[in-house]
Amino acid sequence: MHSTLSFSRATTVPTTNYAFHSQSPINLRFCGLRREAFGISILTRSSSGRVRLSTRGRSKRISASTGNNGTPPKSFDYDLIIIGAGVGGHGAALHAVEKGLKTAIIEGDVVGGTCVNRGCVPSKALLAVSGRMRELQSEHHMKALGLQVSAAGYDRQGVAGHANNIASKIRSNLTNSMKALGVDILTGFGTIVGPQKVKYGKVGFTDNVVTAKDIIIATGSVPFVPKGIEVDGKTVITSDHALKLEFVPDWIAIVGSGYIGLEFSDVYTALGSEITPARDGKPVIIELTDAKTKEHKDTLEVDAALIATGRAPFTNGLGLENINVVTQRGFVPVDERMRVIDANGNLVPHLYCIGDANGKMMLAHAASAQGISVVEQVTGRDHVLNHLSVPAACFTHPEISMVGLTEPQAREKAVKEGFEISVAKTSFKANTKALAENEGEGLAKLIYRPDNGEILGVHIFGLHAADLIHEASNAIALGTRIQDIKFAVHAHPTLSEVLDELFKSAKVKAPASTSSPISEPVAA
Ligand SMILES: Cc1cc2nc3c(=O)[nH]c(=O)nc-3n(C[C@H](O)[C@H](O)[C@H](O)COP(=O)(O)OP(=O)(O)OC[C@H]3O[C@@H](n4cnc5c(N)ncnc54)[C@H](O)[C@@H]3O)c2cc1C
Ligand SMILES: NC(=O)c1ccc[n+]([C@@H]2O[C@H](COP(=O)([O-])OP(=O)(O)OC[C@H]3O[C@@H](n4cnc5c(N)ncnc54)[C@H](O)[C@@H]3O)[C@@H](O)[C@H]2O)c1
Repeated sequence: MHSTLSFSRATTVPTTNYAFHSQSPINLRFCGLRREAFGISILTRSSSGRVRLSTRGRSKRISASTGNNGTPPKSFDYDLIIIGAGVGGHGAALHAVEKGLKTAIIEGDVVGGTCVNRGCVPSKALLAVSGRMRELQSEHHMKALGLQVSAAGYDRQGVAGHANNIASKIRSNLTNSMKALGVDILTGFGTIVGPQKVKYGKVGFTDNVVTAKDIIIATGSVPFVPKGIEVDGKTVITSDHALKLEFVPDWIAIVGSGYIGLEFSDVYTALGSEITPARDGKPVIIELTDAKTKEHKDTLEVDAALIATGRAPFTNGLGLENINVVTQRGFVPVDERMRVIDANGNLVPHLYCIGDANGKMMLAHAASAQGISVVEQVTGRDHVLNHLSVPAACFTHPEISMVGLTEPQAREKAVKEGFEISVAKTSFKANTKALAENEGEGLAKLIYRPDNGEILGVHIFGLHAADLIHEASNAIALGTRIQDIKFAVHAHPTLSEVLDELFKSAKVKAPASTSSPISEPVAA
């Protein structure tokens, strides 16, 4: 039986062998991941169609209001109730307990949410396998290291089991950590029934009502499937199905070349799939249409299609209408402190939304950091998370990581605010550790202000880029300037010297600060 997919948007299909090409910056940009920063493009059939799931700009002035959605309770069962026990909810819960808050977390499915059960954790387990397969299959690479491997193979069930086991293990770690700290885990679907009041329970059965001084919505997201595509879980799948690795199709089309598209093309190509072009007579037919002209471009016939076209917030049934909150394309509107904004533009007292459900930055660590930021606020310390200091990484081979602005974004900001920017680049080619690993392909790029040494953005493409980015993200978070960080000492030989060289190569006019935390204070 044929499933027919029709796309009104251009389909972005990573090519066989997952080719990256250096060329001039292009306009393919997706949530958090910025390929144009490197001038890297993914070969596409058409690059004109794209979807951005992001929060909208809000210019309305925000003021606190009590609203008229019922009477707030006079005393509370909890200091804090979190709806959703994903990584965002978990991070908030642990920090709340540390701050002495009586905390409950409501979970309608399994603890760990997307990241642990259907996201970061199982996908990174699959990518760990694909990385090794890729290495073992590369005769050239093995030869360069003087190694001989007769044949690299894998057992599909074994690989799937590895991903599943690690998800179960981390799920129980998360559950145990919350239980051990005294977080009440309340099982059932949570709905806000009024200010500071939530009911939870199995849908259609008796509801329990609990109250809290503050409530955090952390209900996450689900795969977004464009209209006209029917997901059957077998031939047309989302990441939820793909992570189970129930089969490795010979020919698969991956629709969308964002994080999921890239990471799964790495997995499937390493495990032997062909990622388009497809042969004839296959069960899934994909019509490729130019997003602008609607002109038919091509027809693909493949064994399977992975729909990786973004994620939609999961906010249905949350009862937001009971507190006069209207979602925007499903996302809960929040201000920079994650405080929920009602339909009139006023803040809903004591209500916050973190993680994928607010759409600010759909990453696990961003969800958790937002949760921690909210707990800081409700326990008396004002805190605004600087999202420009939150790193992001795509765990392909090689990895891609980034923090802060892209070069085009930095240039736009520079024009608006009237300052100059400079760009420095270093390569992995001269790095001893990278060469020892025979992994010299890679580069790092720094976008900065030459006048005061402010780091505006760092982008890395190469071995362990996801780990290397943290020196830059910590520097941005702490406000450390290049003229100071360039004196920090890095162990030799390590990949971290790529960043050392990057900072040292920047030409900053401002002198190093005399109170730099990196230098020993000199007695007067
Ligand atoms: C394939 C894949 C790979 C990914 N890899 C990475 C990665 O490597 N790094 C990274 O940073 N991010 C990654 N992400 C993104 C990451 O998973 C999400 O950003 C993160 O899970 C968001 O956390 P959250 O707490 O907001 O929501 P979720 O993790 O989605 O958790 C929400 C929880 O709320 C529960 N819930 C929802 N509604 C209710 C309700 N009304 N009542 C009770 N419970 C409710 C859900 O059951 C769920 O458990 C990946 C995502 C996918 C799909
Ligand atoms: N390593 C990580 O941190 C990681 C890994 C996986 C997922 N995630 C998170 O999960 C979220 C979802 O990932 P994703 O890759 O699905 O989304 P994404 O937003 O990163 O990419 C979706 C891509 O699909 C394209 N697209 C949308 N509709 C299309 C259509 N009809 N035809 C062709 N292309 C279309 C978009 O242009 C975009 O490039 C991301 O926002 C990311 O934050 C993170």
